[in-house]
Amino acid sequence: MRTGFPKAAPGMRIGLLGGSFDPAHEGHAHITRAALKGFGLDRVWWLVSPGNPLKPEGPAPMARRIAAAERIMHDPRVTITDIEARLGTRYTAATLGQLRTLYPGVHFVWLMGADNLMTFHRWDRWEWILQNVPVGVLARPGQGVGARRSRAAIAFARYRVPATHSRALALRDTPAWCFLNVPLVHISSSDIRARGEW
Ligand SMILES: Nc1ncnc2c1ncn2[C@@H]1O[C@H](COP(=O)(O)OP(=O)(O)OP(=O)(O)O)[C@@H](O)[C@H]1O
Ligand SMILES: O=C(O)c1ccc[n+]([C@@H]2O[C@H](COP(=O)([O-])O)[C@@H](O)[C@H]2O)c1
Repeated sequence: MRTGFPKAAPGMRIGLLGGSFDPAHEGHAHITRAALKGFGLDRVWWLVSPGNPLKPEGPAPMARRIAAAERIMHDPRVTITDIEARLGTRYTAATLGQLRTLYPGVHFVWLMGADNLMTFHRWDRWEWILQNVPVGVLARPGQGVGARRSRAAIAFARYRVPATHSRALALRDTPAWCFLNVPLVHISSSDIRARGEW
């Protein structure tokens, strides 16, 4: 699935799921399927991060994380890529800026679990992200209320797209973000690591 810089035609709607994927698990696969359907996406790219700038410890080697992700996610609409390492970016705003230049006419949507909405205001240029790229948030166990009350959710409350209009999120003028209430999957990479299964 990993093919250097993934191909994309103008007009495509592509969801970007950034993550450490240390390791990838069924929760990632589940929200990816939900996002494809719920946000009306043609593709999802898993951006396997060189390292979350807010996490003090680096993840497992990229090749190992990519191989594990490929074992979990088998869908021709999903591409697993180390594009951030290739671009030399690790901040999401920088990645999105470069992707918009590299793929003119592609409608990107930034995807994330609700836990990341809670801490989103600590991300580099987080307001720029919301002002320039539609954001799709997927429910995550234990994060629903907190995410809706988060600083980013409150600051951009009037740009929230109702779930009834989620399927056109990629085509909306920005700012636009949408919270999708998907069935909850109780799994995390930290749990897998804590059990010594990675
Ligand atoms: N079970 C899940 N339900 C909803 N979203 C999830 C789930 N697992 C991961 N995500 C989302 O997928 C993206 C990538 O997650 P990540 O690779 O950090 O996995 P993680 O399980 O959250 O890892 P860790 O436990 O190490 O923090 C994030 O936006 C995260 O919110
Ligand atoms: O850009 C930032 O400041 C920033 C801060 C924290 C996390 N991120 C991104 O959020 C995504 C999820 O990170 P993680 O480690 O929770 O899987 C991943 O793509 C990170 O690069 C980005």
